Amino acid sequence: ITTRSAHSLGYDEDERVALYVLRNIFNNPFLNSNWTGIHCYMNDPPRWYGIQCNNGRVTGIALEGMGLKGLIRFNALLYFSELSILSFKNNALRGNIMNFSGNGKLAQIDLSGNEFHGPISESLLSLASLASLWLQNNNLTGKIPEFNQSTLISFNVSNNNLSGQIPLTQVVQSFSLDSFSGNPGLCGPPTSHSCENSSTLNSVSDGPSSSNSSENAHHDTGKGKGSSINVFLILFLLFDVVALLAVILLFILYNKKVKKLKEIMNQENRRDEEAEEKEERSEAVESSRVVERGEDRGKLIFLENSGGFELSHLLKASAEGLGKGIFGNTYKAILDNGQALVVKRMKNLKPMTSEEFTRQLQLLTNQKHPNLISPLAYFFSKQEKLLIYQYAEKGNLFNRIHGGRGSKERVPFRWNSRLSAAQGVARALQYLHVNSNSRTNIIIPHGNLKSTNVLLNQNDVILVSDYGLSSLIAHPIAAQSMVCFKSPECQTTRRISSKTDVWSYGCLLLELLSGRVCTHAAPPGVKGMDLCSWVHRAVREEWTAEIFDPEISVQRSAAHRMLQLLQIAIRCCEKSPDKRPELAEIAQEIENMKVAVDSEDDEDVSIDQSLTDESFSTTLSIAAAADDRG
Ligand SMILES: Nc1ncnc2c1ncn2[C@@H]1O[C@H](COP(=O)(O)OP(=O)(O)OP(=O)(O)O)[C@@H](O)[C@H]1O
Repeated sequence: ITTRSAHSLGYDEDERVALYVLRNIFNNPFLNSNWTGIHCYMNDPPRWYGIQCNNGRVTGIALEGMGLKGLIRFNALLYFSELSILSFKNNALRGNIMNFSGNGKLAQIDLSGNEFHGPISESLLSLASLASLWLQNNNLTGKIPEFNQSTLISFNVSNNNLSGQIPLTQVVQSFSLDSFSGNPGLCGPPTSHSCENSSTLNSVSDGPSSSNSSENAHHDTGKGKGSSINVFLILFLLFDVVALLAVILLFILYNKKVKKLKEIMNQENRRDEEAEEKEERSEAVESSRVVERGEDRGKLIFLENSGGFELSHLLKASAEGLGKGIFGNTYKAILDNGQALVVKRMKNLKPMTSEEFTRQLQLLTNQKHPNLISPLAYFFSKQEKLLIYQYAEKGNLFNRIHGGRGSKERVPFRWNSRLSAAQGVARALQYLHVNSNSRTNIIIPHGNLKSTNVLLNQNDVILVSDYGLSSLIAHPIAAQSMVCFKSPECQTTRRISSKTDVWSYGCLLLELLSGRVCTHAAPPGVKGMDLCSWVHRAVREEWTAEIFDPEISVQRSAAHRMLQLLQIAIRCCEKSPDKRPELAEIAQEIENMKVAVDSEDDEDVSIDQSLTDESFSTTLSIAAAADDRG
């Protein structure tokens, strides 16, 4: 097939040949049988395992833990100019780190847990979008290149044989010691080893003292020589002043340039977002036309008693965008009969057959609990994968906590309602962890618990959504976007469990108690904070009264319960998963609190009697002492 005819078919022949070269190197039976035919057509989902595509171009190669062996050639990836995700994590691949100069869009590289050797390729410095670079557990040698891309937020070169000074660039220095550990030859900050070859530095710092000693010597030899030293000193000072002025000037120029660059980047980002939105919209229209014309032979499969709608109704429904999540865009569709549904267009999926997809969804829809919202139906075809849910009329918990603050429209979200939300979520998670599969013993962690995935229906019933979807999503995307992968244990082991959900639940409780946005769960464009670290600091530094959202801290009678819930949240946030409580235990504690709270006056609001640091510390220490005794 020529490059031109491949183009007319909607894929890139050079990329396909480059993938075949990789396949021959790996010589892996599964890939040998799976990587055949065309890897991806224009607008179609990828057909080869581990390959992600967009518009017929390869955008991701993720082959993790497959026992792949072989010598990767230096220029193996040069043809993939659209590549943004590369992961060969945990295989046994050899060779030098590749030349990435042809992969300008690469954002995530994970080559950890292989046998790569030689230096870290300087071509990585040219990757302007590089966000994560994981090279740990290889045999790399030489110096760490001077990374200074501001995009780089995750970096690990631990357990190699790297040596020399760790670059002093702001970006490299922003990573903790863990990112460099296990390289005995590395020196300089953040390690505690000073660099051997600091002799130049010493000689520079020796300068003034040696000039001092010569100055002393000159003092002894008479006045003439003393005045030449004065001239020398004046020249020296003048030189310093000029140098300082030059530095200030450069700094001003640099700042101006950075500001301009930022403006250009913002404009570019806005343009990209608009283009992406436009593309999504036209794609959605085109794909619904294809489905309508019957060219795409998928069908709507009902998992629940749907309320009697058909695919044709859905295609005719008016749609309104609700937002964009990990899987892609989510729409609210209103059928002709007025029924409101939510349609999720699933992208970024793992390559899987219709049967695998169905199996996974069946597993999820078998979970029946009043606080869980499971899909009503799904649509699976070559071109389109949709999940259809009932619409939760009162939106999500994120908007209930943070929406409309400071405006007249804001309806205060009081303590009793917040505790009900905490209770609903705890019940749903407990069900997933304990009851869901008592027959098969399979635990389904939620994996992506955050306030936008907690919904409220017309009657304010809590509905936890998007659970268990980590099994459907391509791993690199999951690792980048799902809440569970932000937990402390996932930073090191990248393994999730029910205790990872407990950590996410702790973050959610802190969001409920503080009214602050949690960074791990913030929707795009919203800034948040690491609430677990923040709350520990608050307790340590005794400005604890500030933890509580003023909307609830004025509720005098609830103070004690708020502290109880805060304690639960702090236990859930423990760094070590083993120290976190089980969800069943948490759910029971919250059940007990709720029984007590329901008998209290919810609207007992009194500013004078609000929580103070003093009352907080006293109650907290009493509660801690009670815990210790228990
Ligand atoms: N069944 C539903 N009823 C009402 N709103 C919903 C429903 N499902 C999702 N939403 C809302 O639609 C928006 C987009 O949802 P989506 O699940 O695509 O992304 P997300 O929840 O923000 O992120 P993620 O994909 O990580 O879960 C969110 O604000 C979410 O709360």
